Amino acid sequence: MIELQQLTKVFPNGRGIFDVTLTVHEGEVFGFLGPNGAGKSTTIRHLLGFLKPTKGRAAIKGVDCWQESVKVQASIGYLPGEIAFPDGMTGMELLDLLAGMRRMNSTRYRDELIERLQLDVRLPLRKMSKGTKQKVGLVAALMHDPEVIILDEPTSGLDPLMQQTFIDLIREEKQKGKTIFLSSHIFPEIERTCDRVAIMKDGRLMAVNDIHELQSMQRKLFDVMLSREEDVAKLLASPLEVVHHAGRRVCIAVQGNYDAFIRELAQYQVQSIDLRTQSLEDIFLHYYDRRGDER
Ligand SMILES: Nc1ncnc2c1ncn2[C@@H]1O[C@H](COP(=O)(O)OP(=O)(O)OP(=O)(O)O)[C@@H](O)[C@H]1O
Repeated sequence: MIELQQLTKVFPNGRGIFDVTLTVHEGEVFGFLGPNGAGKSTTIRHLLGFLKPTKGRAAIKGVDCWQESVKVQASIGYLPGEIAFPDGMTGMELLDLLAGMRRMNSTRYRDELIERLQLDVRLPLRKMSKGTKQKVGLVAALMHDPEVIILDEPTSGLDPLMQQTFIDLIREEKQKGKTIFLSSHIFPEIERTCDRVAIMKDGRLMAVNDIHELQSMQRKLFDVMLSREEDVAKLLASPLEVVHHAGRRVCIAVQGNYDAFIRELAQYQVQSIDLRTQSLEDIFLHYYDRRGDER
C-alpha cells in the first residue's frame, strides 16, 4: 500500500534521509520511531509529495508521490508535525472549508470526531492551544474516511485522556481496514497501536520489527527477597540468570521459561517478589546501541 524504495533526500547541509526502503501493507498500522532529527518528518513529507527525492521513490497504492502528488494528496488523510493554520477563521470554518475542498457528502463522521475529541470548534484558530489545534488537525485528517492515514507525531500536545481517545480512534480505523502510518517518539503509544515498527536514526532505517516479536524479546525482571542469608549463594549458583544482587535481594531475569524459575524458587524461603517488566523502549534502545556499535 505504501512503498519506499531507496528513498534518499540529501539537503544542502549534507543531512537528510538515505536509502530508506520499506513496505507498509494494506490494513496495517505502521509506527515510525526515532529521536528528533532522525528523518521521520522528511520521509513523511515525501509521502505527501512535498519534497522531490534526490534518489529513489515513494508510492502510495502504486501512485508516485512526487509525480502525482495531487492525486496522492486527495486520497489520503494527513496530520502534519507542525500545523500552520490560516488566521481569522474558527475551527468549524476551517473544517467546513476542507470538507468543501474534499467534496464530502456527509459530515456525520466529522461531527462524531468533534464530539469524541471534545473539540470546541467555535473557537478562533489563533486562540486555540497547541492541543486544541492538534485536535482540529486530527479531525481534518480522519473526517473524509481516507483509506490511507499518515500522522506525524499525532499525540503531541494532547493530554493523557485525549491520548487514550486517540489510541481508541486508531484501533477503530484499523478495524475498518485502514492503512495507518504514524510517526512518534513515544514508545507506549506505538506499542498500543502498531503492528510493526521501524526505527530511524541519523536519516537511516535501523530496523523494522513486528511488535509481537519485540514483545517476545521482552524480559521480566524478578526482585526476589530471600528469607535466609545462606540461600543467596545457592541461588547465585543456580542456572537462573541473576542480573544483580545485594544482601538477601536477588534480581533474576526471565525470558519465557517461567517453569524453571518457579521450580528453582520452590527450594527457597522467599520473603517477597517484585516484578519489573523491561519496557519495549529499553529493548529497542539496546538493539539500537548494538547496531550503532557495528556501524
Ligand atoms: N529543509 C531542510 N533543510 C536542511 N536540513 C533539513 C531540512 N529538513 C530537515 N533537515 C535535516 O534533516 C534531518 C532530519 O530531519 P527531520 O525533521 O526529518 O527529523 P524528524 O525525525 O522528523 O525529527 P523531529 O521530530 O525533530 O521533527 C535533520 O538533521 C534536519 O536538521
